Amino acid sequence: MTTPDALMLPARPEPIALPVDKTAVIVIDMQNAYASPGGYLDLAGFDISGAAAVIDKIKGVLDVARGAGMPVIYFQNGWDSDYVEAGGPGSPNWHKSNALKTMRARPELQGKLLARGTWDYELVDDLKPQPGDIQLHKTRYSGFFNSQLDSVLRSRGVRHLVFVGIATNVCVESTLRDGFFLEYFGTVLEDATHQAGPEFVQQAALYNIETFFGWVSTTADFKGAVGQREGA
Ligand SMILES: NC(=O)N/C=C\C(=O)O
Repeated sequence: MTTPDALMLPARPEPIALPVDKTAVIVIDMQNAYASPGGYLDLAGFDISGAAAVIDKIKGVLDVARGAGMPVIYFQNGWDSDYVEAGGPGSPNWHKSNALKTMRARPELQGKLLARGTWDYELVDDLKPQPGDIQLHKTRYSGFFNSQLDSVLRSRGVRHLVFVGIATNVCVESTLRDGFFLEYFGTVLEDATHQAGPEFVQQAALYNIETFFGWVSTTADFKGAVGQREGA
């Protein structure tokens, strides 16, 4: 699909046309929980050593996107301070959330992980939203579930989503997949994402996305494509 005001983004499995006025950048969960030493993923035993590089890559993408007038939408994942939104034992989330499991295993952490109002829930210092950016909260892995995302996008005529953030194989992939079912075109900038788990899950998530659900590109290609359009 090409439109006159579209930029052509090099991507796998093929280049994708992004109409600038119909494209938003979705920043998934760049919170201390996922990207800072001492945050939830780190405390739960996941390797977050690649997160610092991802923060830098995202900064560059957001500068370029804002300059082109694309909406920037930040998600924060988590729950209220009493964890009512997390669900109790009747919810699979209670059983599968590694944050909740970590707090049950280490009671001294109770109330500290992914609860609104805590350092863990806050966005990392280097990626604070700018005026005009949109901030949304979510309580499950998919940004489309029980959130305002769909109406925020539809009210702006957005059909194309460019994803950055953590974690590629959990909330990035879940949100991109749900977007696919709602007829959104999803592209991940691979070097602006990081997995929760071993390196092979990053590769598996990217394979799934480029093969079944969307497109995979890079921050350099995104910045180059936006820059080329602006220079045109
Ligand atoms: N933001 C995410 O991808 N989260 C992954 C795991 C979790 O929130 O437990």
